[in-house]
Formats: sequence, C-alpha cells, structure tokens
Amino acid sequence: MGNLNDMSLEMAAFPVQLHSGFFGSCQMSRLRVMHTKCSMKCKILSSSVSNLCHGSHSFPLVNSKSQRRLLSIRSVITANGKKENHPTNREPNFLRKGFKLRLQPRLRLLSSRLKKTSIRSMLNNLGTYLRKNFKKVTLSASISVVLGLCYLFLKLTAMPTPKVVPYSDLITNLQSGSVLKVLFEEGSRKIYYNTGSIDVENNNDPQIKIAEMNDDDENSIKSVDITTPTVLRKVTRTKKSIPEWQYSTRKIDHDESYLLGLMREKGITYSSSPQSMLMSMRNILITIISLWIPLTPLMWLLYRQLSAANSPAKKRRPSNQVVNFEDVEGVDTAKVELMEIVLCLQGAINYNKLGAKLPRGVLLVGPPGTGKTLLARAVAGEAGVPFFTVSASEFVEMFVGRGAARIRDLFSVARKNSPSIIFIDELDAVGGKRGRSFNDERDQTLNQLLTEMDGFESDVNVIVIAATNRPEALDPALCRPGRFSRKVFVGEPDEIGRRKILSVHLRGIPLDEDSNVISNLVASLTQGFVGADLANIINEAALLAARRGGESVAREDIMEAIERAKFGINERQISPSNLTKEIGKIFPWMPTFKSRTDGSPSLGGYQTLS
Ligand SMILES: Nc1ncnc2c1ncn2[C@@H]1O[C@H](COP(=O)(O)OP(=O)(O)OP(=O)(O)O)[C@@H](O)[C@H]1O
Repeated sequence: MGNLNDMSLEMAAFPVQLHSGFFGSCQMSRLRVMHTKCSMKCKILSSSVSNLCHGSHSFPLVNSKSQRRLLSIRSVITANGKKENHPTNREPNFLRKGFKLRLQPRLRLLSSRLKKTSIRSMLNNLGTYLRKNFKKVTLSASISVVLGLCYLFLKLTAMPTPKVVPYSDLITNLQSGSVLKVLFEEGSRKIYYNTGSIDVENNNDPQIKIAEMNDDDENSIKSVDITTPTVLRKVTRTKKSIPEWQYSTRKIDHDESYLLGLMREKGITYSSSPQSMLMSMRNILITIISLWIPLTPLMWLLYRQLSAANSPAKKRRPSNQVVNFEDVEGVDTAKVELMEIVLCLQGAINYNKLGAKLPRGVLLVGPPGTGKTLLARAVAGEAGVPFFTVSASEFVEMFVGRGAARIRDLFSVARKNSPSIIFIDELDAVGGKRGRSFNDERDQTLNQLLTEMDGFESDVNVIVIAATNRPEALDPALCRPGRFSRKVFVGEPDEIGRRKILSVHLRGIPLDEDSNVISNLVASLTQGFVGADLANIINEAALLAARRGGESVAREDIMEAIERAKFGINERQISPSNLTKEIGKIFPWMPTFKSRTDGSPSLGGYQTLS
C-alpha cells in the first residue's frame, strides 16, 4: 500500500510538468510511446494523470493523507494551468514545483527525523556500534595509524633527488673536466656526481631557479657556476632543496676500467659508499607499501575463505520454527523409522539393555519435494536436541583440505553438544563415488566424512541424517553398516497421503468450503504430485484469491492453481485481452482498468491528456 501511495505521488508529478508545458508536445509523445509499451507503471501513471486532470477525487487505494496530497497537487496543476500564458514564468515555476514536489517532503522527513534524534541517543548509538564492532574498529584504526606513520616517515625523510642523466653525459662532463666529485653506490649500479655548475633551466627544483631569478633578476640565466663565492652563498641559502648529488646515472657493464682511467687522468675525486640507512629504510618501506596495496584485496579474500572454513558450524535449535511429526504427512513408514531414533535419543527406549547400538546414520532417499528435509527437521523438533543442518555443497571448497576441515569442525561441535543431530542435505554433492574425477578436494572431504562417522564412540549420541535424490551415485563406503546403515525411502504419497498433506497445508487458510471436501477434491486430481507440489498449489490458490480481492479461497482458485501446477501459466492467461482483465483483478481500484473491463475504449487514460 505504501509503495502504491509513493508511486501515485511520483506519477502525480507528471501532470504538473505536462500542464505547465515545459516538456511540451515532445513529452506528450514520449508518454504515448510509453503507453504503447504497456507497462504497469504507465497504466498506473496514466490513471493517476487521468484522475488528476479530469478532476476525479477518488484514489481508492491511496490513504487519506496521500489523497490530500494528491488533491493539493491537483490544485497546483490548476494553478499552473492558469499561468500557462506567461512563458517567462515557466522556468522558475517549474523549478519551484519540482522543489515542492520532490525535495520539500524529503526535507520535511529529514528534519522530523533529526528532531526525534537527540545527541544523547546518537552517542548511545555510537557507543553500541563501537562495542559491537570493536574488532573491526580497532583493526581499521590501527591500519590508519600505521599508514599515517608511514606517510609521516616518508614525508620527513624525503630528500631532493638528483637529476637522472644518460651515462654519456657523465663521460662528456668528465672529458670536459667539469665534474668535481663522483660516488659509486655499493651494491647497485648507480653513480652520483657533481659538476661545477647548476643547470638552472633544467633543474627539477623550482626553488633553486626562483632563488637565482629573484636575486639577480637575470631572466636569461641558463646555468650558474657554483664555485663562484656569490652563487655559493645563494646555493647555501637554498641548501635544503639542493640534492647532495646533482646528477645520477647508471653504470655500463665492462666500462669501469675506462671510466676509472678517465677520472684518474682528469684528477677527479671519486669514492664508493653503501646506501645510507635512512634511504635503505625508505626504499624498503616504499617497496612494502607498493607490494601490499595490490595484495591486500587478495589477502582479504583468502582470509575470508579461511575464516569461513574455520568458523564453527551453525547450531540450529528448533526455536521459532518448530516442526514436528504432525507437520509431515503421507510418509508414514519413514516417520515410524525416525520416531524410533527420536525415542532412543530421548532415552525412552533402553536399547542398551539388549546390547543394541543407536544407528549412526540415517539416509533419507526419495524424489525431490517428498519431505526429506521436513522429516529431518521434525526429528530435531521432536527430540528437542541441538540440530546442525548443513548442505553438502557447503563442503565443496576451492582450497584442498578446507572441505575436510569443515567436516571435522562440524562433527566436533556436534560431539560437544551431544546428544545432537547433524543433517546433511543433498549428500551426493560430496558423497559421490571416489576416484571418478580428478577432484581431489571432494575425495578428501568424503574421506573425512567417512572417518568422522567411524570415529563416534558408542556412548556419544550423535546421529547423522542425510538426504539424497540419487542414492545410486553415493560411494558404497558411505552406505555400509556402521555409517548410513539405515536407509529410509521417502516416496511419492498416495491419495490418502496427499489428502493428509493437503490438510496440513490448509490449516491456516480460510476456505469457502469445508477443508475436507477441498482436500479430497485436490487429492483426487493430483496423482503423482509430491508434498512440495501440494504445498505450492495451496499457496498459489491463496495468491489467486488475494489477487481477485477475495476474503477466502474459493474452489475456482484451487482449480486454477492445479491447472497452473499441471500445465504452467499458459497463453490464454497472458493474451492481451486477458492481460487487462488480470491487471484489473490485481488493481481493481484503478478506474482505467475498471473501464476497460467494462468494455470502454479507454487506453490507459492517455487520451485525457491530449
Ligand atoms: N510429506 C509432507 N508433508 C507436508 N509437507 C510436505 C511434505 N513433503 C513436502 N512438503 C512441503 O514441501 C516443502 C519442501 O519439502 P522438502 O524440502 O522437505 O523436500 P525434499 O524432499 O527435502 O526435497 P529435495 O530433495 O529437493 O531437497 C516443505 O517445506 C513442505 O512445505
């Protein structure tokens, strides 16, 4: 209802624009195209437009508050219509109306919410959030602190870098005798050197350039001889921004003897030294950060995968959704077999006295939808013991060994909570015959399951119930006595069974007729249907009844639901002529659909706008 109200309000915005003429005929034609596409929204829109523009005051599915709002919108339209002849007013009007219709209600809502929330409650909420997410908050805070420290360290230790030049430049400078000092870095191929002049134009450091320009006001200056005392003074002033070494280049292999010979010949000072501690730390830090940033998402995924695998199995107690044997019908043999296990678990039958052992596993076999899962839930509900339910596909993991770890984990939790029941649905997902494929992970998981089922002590009351539709695909080792020794076939129900199942599902449904009559009727018409199909028929019938606005489910709804279940939703039901009727059924309050069902030629109300 709320959505419909919202939708009506949205739709109501259209006529405002149409009447005000800002979208003009173009907007109208767009609306007509929308109409031909015949979407539901368009129809609803058109009916609202029709309503608004033709003065209809009835919006049957809209609550009174929204009605008032719609009527106020209508008055806006009328007012706007009067102003149509003043083109200069259009744009501000449009903006104002747009603001009124869209922003104003939202702002009002926001302000009312803000009024309701006090600072104290906000602080309380914050406190609760922090308490709840303590781990997450601590982790993100420490990551932020570490990153901040790293940034600070890099900022503080940042030094101006020498200009990187080709090796040939070094040789040319050596030959011309302009090189003053050379340093070979140990453990790398880097060579640093200083010349007697600073290449001001090409110098990366703007401060040097600025210093030189401002002081001397020599715009044409290209390079400065730093050996001259005045320049040396200026350079000392900007010492912080000057790199220790002006240039750096990379050594060429097998050219060392020539290089050294040249330096000796020119009498140039040269030396070698290891990289400074600070620089090494800086480089290591930069490497780590640049490596970890792309690796972090991968690590996070891996962590999630591993932590999910290690998480203890969800313990599911039959709390709010208690299912018991009364809810499962038409599978009497299976119920008797399972009831015995429940009695053993509850201690009602002293099986130990006769030297009997509780069966470790029960395999429920049968076609889909016959109620295997429901039976297992009923066992847990009746026994009142912890129930661990898991789908076998949850053990299928990407990483070898993770599935086995999950099985180990599940059984250990169940053992700790014994007496308990483990239910493994779709067992064939991991219990298929081994060695048929190269899927080592699946084989390992199955081996672990076999081992766990062997490992029960006789006094540990843990029962494994598994369900499968394909018992023939299971590994024979699973079905040997001592594991799934008890196989219970849960087959399709017969007519009496169907009747009983129907009576279970008809329990809370208001019917036009006696429920026994309906059960008998449906049971006789649904040969071969399983419990899930019958439950679906009842649900569909209830939906159909709701669609036509009925107070209770009629025989026709049930018949239509059976037809749908048997043949699907056929063409007849969705033919264009039927579609309007059907939509009319869903939205009987829509005047457009009413008129269409009455045989009126109305086309969703669009002609009312032209
Ligand atoms: N015997 C039954 N009695 C009552 N309801 C049933 C019965 N069988 C099935 N249903 C209904 O069908 C639904 C689905 O059944 P369920 O999941 O137990 O079938 P299943 O045999 O486990 O199917 P699958 O093999 O596909 O997992 C149940 O939730 C229940 O509403």
